[in-house]
Amino acid sequence: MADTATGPGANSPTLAVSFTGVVKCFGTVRAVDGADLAIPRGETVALLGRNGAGKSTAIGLLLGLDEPDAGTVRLFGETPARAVAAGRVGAMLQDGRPIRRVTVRELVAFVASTFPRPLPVDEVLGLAGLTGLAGRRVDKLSGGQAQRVRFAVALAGGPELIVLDEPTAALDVEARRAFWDSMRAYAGRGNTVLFSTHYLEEADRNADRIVVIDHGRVVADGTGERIRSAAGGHLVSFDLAPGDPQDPHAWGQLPGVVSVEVRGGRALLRTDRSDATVMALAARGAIRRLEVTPATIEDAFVALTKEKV
Ligand SMILES: Nc1ncnc2c1ncn2[C@@H]1O[C@H](COP(=O)(O)OP(=O)(O)OP(=O)(O)O)[C@@H](O)[C@H]1O
Repeated sequence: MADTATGPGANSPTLAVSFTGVVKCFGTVRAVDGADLAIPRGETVALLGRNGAGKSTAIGLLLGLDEPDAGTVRLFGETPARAVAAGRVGAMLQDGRPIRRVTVRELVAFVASTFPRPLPVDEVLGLAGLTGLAGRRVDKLSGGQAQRVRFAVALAGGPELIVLDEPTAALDVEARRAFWDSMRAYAGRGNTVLFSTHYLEEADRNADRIVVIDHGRVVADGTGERIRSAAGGHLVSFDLAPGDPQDPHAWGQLPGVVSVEVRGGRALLRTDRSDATVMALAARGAIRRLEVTPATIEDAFVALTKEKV
């Protein structure tokens, strides 16, 4: 499904990010296991995966913090090290620690001064929603405010690509919303954003494209809508009658059905043709408390990353 991976070659400057056959092992663990990914400039892409799927490892490779054992990583057609040194890439990683005693403005100004083509400090503060907090000390901020400072630090060098590892972890609803507003303002200027998250609905709402990785491989790649329909666009559920088969395979044969679960006397069919599935159920009289609901991105994610038995 990696539909954009077949576009321009890895060295094309029109691609913000290109992973080709990338492998990274830690001992016997293949943290990234032959990943291919191509992100054109200007896209906002969410990287989803369970704990340990390989997201942070992939981000580390992308930023040049680590070298792949095999394959190629390119940013704007250059090595990560060159792209980072040129200030083309900003990153907000999981373990940023606040610096003591400096103000928000001083910190952003200092970071900006280390890059060849920084954004004006006031512009960075505005983009990150920090204008009103510019004079505050960074070690005296709330968690949500400190997260915005980390975002501002990532923006300070005027990057064309920003990489965010779980940017909204531990933020409350309001702070998450404010963060996404800032991120969209930055993306709206034609920049590229790659972020990892465990908040699937946020990914669906804020990304142009979702990449699901599992066991270090890309297992799905497309718009939220495409991912939902690939994993079964609707859920059809109904109560099983005493004579009905309890074996999920019996229901898996019905038209459109992608996967089946039977639990608590109820069958849940994931289907990509809900009308045909419902007609077939009706023909068998299996319509007790029948419900049809659109699959959520969470349903799709569980279906895509479920351990195969
Ligand atoms: N430095 C390391 N040494 C050994 N194993 C590692 C190292 N870094 C990652 N791993 C292993 O590689 C695999 C992928 O880890 P990674 O941190 O990339 O996953 P993740 O998708 O970011 O997970 P999470 O959502 O929990 O942050 C895991 O099995 C992890 O234990």
